[in-house]
Amino acid sequence: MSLLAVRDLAIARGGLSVIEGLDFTLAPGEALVLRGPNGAGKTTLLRTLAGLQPPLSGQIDCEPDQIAYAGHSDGLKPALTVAENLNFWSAVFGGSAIGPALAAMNLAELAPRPAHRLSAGQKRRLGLARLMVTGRSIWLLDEPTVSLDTASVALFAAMLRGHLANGGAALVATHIDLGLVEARVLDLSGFRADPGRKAARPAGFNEAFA
Ligand SMILES: Nc1ncnc2c1ncn2[C@@H]1O[C@H](COP(=O)(O)OP(=O)(O)OP(=O)(O)O)[C@@H](O)[C@H]1O
Repeated sequence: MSLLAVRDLAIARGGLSVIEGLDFTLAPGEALVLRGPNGAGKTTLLRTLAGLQPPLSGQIDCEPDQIAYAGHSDGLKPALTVAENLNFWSAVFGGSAIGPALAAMNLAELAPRPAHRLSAGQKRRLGLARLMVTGRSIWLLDEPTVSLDTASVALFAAMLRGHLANGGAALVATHIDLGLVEARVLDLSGFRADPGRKAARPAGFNEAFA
């Protein structure tokens, strides 16, 4: 049984086709590392799977409300403290305790500090800790280690391994090796759409979200 199944997916960005004919599945406990050169469509794929933009065509099958997306922006509330940020997201997503998330990304000492007074790496750690309080099984991660130092990369890799060990799954666009020996690699280079071709719009396609 897979948590996520993608069939014959075609996606576009800025009105141009980026990827076509993409098929893959993601099973519980599995990590899939997205590879491909700059502009290959890694972010576009993650945004599409997260529901932030519609696909041009194809099928995306997964249980409802199982996707948690961590994109380039940390999505923090700057005036709230570290603990308040996590409590906020916990309340939105169903009430998980924030202690394990604070511990996983070494944020306990920073719990009372407002998010706007964190360094870039600390903000990133908080943005990633947020994943744990969502309780969602499929993590979509776009360059999650940006701004992280070596120790924090190791913390994040451990958190991700814990998520996989609990039956979760992850699709990760990353240029660095997270040490996930069991991870499969999905190279998007092989699914590149004709770059000169304008995307054919499906019914109801809204350019503003592409
Ligand atoms: N906001 C945008 N408006 C229009 N086109 C965009 C926009 N963002 C990206 N694109 C284009 O969409 C295509 C796919 O970009 P995408 O960001 O998905 O690639 P990526 O594989 O994530 O790249 P990178 O490794 O540089 O992060 C590229 O050709 C890019 O130029």
